[in-house]
Amino acid sequence: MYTIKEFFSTLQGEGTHAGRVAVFCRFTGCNLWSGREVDRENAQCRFCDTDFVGTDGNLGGKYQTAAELADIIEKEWLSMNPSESHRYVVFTGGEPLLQLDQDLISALHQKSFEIGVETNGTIKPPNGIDWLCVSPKDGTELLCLVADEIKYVVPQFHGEIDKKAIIQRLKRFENMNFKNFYLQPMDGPHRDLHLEFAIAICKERPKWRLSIQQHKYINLP
Ligand SMILES: C[S@@+](CC[C@H](N)C(=O)[O-])C[C@H]1O[C@@H](n2cnc3c(N)ncnc32)[C@H](O)[C@@H]1O
Ligand SMILES: Nc1nc2[nH]cc(C(=O)O)c2c(=O)[nH]1
Ligand code: SF4
Ligand SMILES: [Mg+2]
Repeated sequence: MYTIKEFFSTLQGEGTHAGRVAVFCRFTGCNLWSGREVDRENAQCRFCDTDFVGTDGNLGGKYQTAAELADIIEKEWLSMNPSESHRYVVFTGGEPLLQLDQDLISALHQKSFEIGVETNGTIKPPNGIDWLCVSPKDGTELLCLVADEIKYVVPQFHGEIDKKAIIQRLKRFENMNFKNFYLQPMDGPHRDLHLEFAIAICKERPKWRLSIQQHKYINLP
């Protein structure tokens, strides 16, 4: 069974595929935060910008089979664009690797979808993902050591202005097997400050490129 918060179609706003049309499937639940505000300050991940609790979003619910989910994703794609090609689905959450399995990957591949995944990197991914984005969270154990992109959020709490310490942390990732390296400014009340901070680090460590969450600037979901 799969528990889904919502489906929506939009442009991917982050990372290498920013600007690309995609159907997003957001799974309910995460292993690093309950999603409840009262638990945020003691969670392993405290800066989350997403509501992934429950099943109350567009077409959210509990689904028994991968085929049902694949049908919804295909319908969502066709409602936006009847074209047969360049089909793209992004599984996110919450933490998608708590639920994404081989059945669901096969069902989407059978419908000619490329499959993107956004993960916090603490769970080993199944085979067959076409684009894996790992976004490590400080203080957690990283188990996804190979990925198409790493997207590290900076800073991970407001007021963490020790650039040297952050760069030290980045150096560890630089030696890992990622194809693309991104810094994403932490959104929240101090987003613009964090944007400047991320740009400053990119200037010092040119291996890293800036990923702004462009959907938020153009009012897309
Ligand atoms: C909501 S998470 C869901 C997928 C997965 N749990 C993860 O953390 O990668 C999707 C992406 O948004 C990023 N993100 C979450 N909160 C953010 C914030 N306040 N500012 C910038 N990026 C954020 C995450 O780091 C991740 O790359
Ligand atoms: N447009 C858009 N792009 C995104 N890329 C990653 C997202 C996420 O929440 O995982 C996201 C999202 O929520 N919206
Ligand atoms: S790991 Fe991802 S979904 Fe979970 S709380 Fe952090 S950003 Fe949100
Ligand atoms: Mg988002």
